[in-house]
Amino acid sequence: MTWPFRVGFGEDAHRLEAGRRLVLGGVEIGHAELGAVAHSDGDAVLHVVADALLSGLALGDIGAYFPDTAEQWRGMDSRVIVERALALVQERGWVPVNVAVVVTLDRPKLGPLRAEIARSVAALLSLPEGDVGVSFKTSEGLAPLHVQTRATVLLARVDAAPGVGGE
Ligand SMILES: Nc1ccn([C@@H]2O[C@H](COP(=O)(O)O)[C@@H](O)[C@H]2O)c(=O)n1
Ligand SMILES: C[C@@]1(CO)OP(=O)(O)OP(=O)(O)OC[C@H]1O
Repeated sequence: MTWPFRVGFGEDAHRLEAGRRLVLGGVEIGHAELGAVAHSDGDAVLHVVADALLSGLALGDIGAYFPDTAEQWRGMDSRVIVERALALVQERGWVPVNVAVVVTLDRPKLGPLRAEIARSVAALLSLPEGDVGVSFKTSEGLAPLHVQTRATVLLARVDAAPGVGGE
């Protein structure tokens, strides 16, 4: 028997620099002094959510679908990356159940934006806000020019979901 659940995990990091945007989970962090150096919009939260979705079904990583050598993806909105990863998962008969994200960033404090970021990620995945956990950590000054993100996602086979033929 194949289990109707799979776990996915993603990890990402971007260097921080003045004069760049900082976007996390689809939310513009307007008061950030430093932003992400990236080929896309540098949204390190959405990158790990997409990688976690893909890794749960062993579908590779976002670089395989959106190479950072392709001019067409320069400055792209990372919501497109999550939409693609979600579609690949759904096409195979799976859905995300819940997501846990950790953001390691020294400044600025993101606590006041936790609910907005959770809502934004949840909306992209068609999940209730309460199914997206968002944690913030500092690097304790060890990596002030760096944003690091990690995410896990639980995937369930649609035919095992409550009310869709499962218990
Ligand atoms: N960018 C950040 C980083 C952390 N927080 C919050 O600060 C608290 C302490 O973080 P430590 O890394 O020192 O454990 C914790 O409650 C984080 O939620 C934040 O808001 N923004
Ligand atoms: C998103 C992509 C593509 O624009 O580029 P970046 O924004 O640099 O992000 P990264 O997480 O390094 O890798 C995935 C890339 O292919």
